[in-house]
Amino acid sequence: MTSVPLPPLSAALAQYRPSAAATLRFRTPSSAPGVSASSSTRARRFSVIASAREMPWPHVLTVAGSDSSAGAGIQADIKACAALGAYCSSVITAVTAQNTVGVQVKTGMLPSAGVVKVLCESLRKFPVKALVVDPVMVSTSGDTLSGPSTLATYRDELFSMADIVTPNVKEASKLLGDVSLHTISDMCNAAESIYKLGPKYVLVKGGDMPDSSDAIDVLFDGKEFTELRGLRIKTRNTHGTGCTLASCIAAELAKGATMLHAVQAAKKFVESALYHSKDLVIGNGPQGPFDHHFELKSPSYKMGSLQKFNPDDLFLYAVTDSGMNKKWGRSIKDAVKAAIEGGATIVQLREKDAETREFLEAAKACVEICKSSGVPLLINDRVDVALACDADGVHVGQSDMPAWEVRRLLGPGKIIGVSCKTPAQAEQAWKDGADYIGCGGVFPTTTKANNPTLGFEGLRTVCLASKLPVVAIGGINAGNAGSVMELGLPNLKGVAVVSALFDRERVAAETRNLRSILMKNAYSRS
Ligand SMILES: Cc1ncc(COP(=O)(O)OP(=O)(O)O)c(N)n1
Ligand SMILES: Cc1nc(C(=O)O)sc1CCOP(=O)(O)O
Ligand SMILES: [Mg+2]
Repeated sequence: MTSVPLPPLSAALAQYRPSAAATLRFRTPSSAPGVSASSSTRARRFSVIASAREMPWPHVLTVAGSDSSAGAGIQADIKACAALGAYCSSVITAVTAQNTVGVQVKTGMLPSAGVVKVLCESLRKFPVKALVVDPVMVSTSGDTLSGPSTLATYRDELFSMADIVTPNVKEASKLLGDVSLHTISDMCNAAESIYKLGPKYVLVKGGDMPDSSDAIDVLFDGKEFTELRGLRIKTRNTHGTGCTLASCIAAELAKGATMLHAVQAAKKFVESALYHSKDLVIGNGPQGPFDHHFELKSPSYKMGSLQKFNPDDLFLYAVTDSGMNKKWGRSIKDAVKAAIEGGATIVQLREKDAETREFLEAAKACVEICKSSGVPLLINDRVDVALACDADGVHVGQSDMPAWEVRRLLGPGKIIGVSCKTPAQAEQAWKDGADYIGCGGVFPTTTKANNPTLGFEGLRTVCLASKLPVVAIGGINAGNAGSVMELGLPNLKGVAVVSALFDRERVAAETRNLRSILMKNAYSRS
């Protein structure tokens, strides 16, 4: 057991308003089943529950011991409060060493060189599958958290054991003797210098870099630099972003992700959490915490799905064409209604000739229809129209607005599709934060002028290289859709079709027929 001084309770209570009622609740400790508790858990543990009636967010202060296995103690208190929708801050009265089996390690603030040394010794004795070192030396608020001897021990002993080290620019600067870091190129140089201290990967986080509309981080693996762009969310609630990012990386590695994927997923989580917490009011200071459990409040979670985008929705993708619908004397709205009636699983409005006002009106009507049917609606090319009608997302091609810019404008909750014809484009789409790839033309088409035909081989190459789900497009109809899906590519989720649905008299019947062909194929493969 390591004992730590009890921080003054008054400091923790300072964020409560004088009118807040505080209750002291004394409890004796209990051991979680299957956890062998050290003698320290026999220490008395007590919680202070302060219900702050005038604060906009329910807030509990727990005063208790830490349980390293996180089943009980302060960790359980925090999880319980979060599950019930209350914010929980903490005062740690005792640190216990408790144990379950299985080790993924993420380090946070290590307050002295001695602690870092003890950690290194333990890691040498008990090697872990993945070690994420967040060198917590300078907080997001700018406060220095560890002195020169700790810094030296980090550099000389801990870094060489790490799979990844995740300094922010201030920490990277400190680690390298206060070098100044102002540009992406400075961040790359810093990542390279820290890499020489021994970790397998270095992530220099640029969230604190001024004058940038994006939050750009640099990941270095010893050979290649990868720039990871994220949205810069305007909010005061950035307290804990570094710890959360590192924990998310550790969690993703524990789930078996590659490092690049783990970092990408972690960035996405933090970005989404900040976005959903941007107006949260907790405490009166300049920097507030954010809500890690934002997904619990989203309508899609309440409907039983945590995902804003389900790749299976790409199964039968109906893409409209105003010329074709005019030719057959129907409105965009009627065309969309019929496609949904026939079983389309996602719809894109691709109205190349429509005037903006007319397009927006039609798009608003289609949003209503799609919402009531639970079918996502995307807008082709026009981010402005998608924003104005609150569509579910946008599809862009290689000569449209770049996907990362679309993501910046739409936020993390919307669906973004990108047309890709090569593995390099597919890789870029993933880095830019797209949700799916449209790949074609699989067959020749007259719907899109001068569209190169990739054939099955081109489609296969893109699918194999893509980390994202793919929908095939170009010349697909009831006669050949089966052969596309028979390629059996795991991330090929469906087909996108224009003329085979909309250059026909009976849209619902054509959609139904295509759907039954796709279903037969799906059943025969399962
Ligand atoms: C699902 C899907 N895939 C590809 C495209 C083509 O997009 P783009 O290359 O931008 O060409 P236009 O459709 O804008 O002519 C798409 N629209 N949908
Ligand atoms: C819009 C579009 N994009 C393509 C691509 O290859 O990216 S092919 C295409 C047109 C698809 O229309 P149809 O189903 O009528 O062939
Ligand atoms: Mg386009």
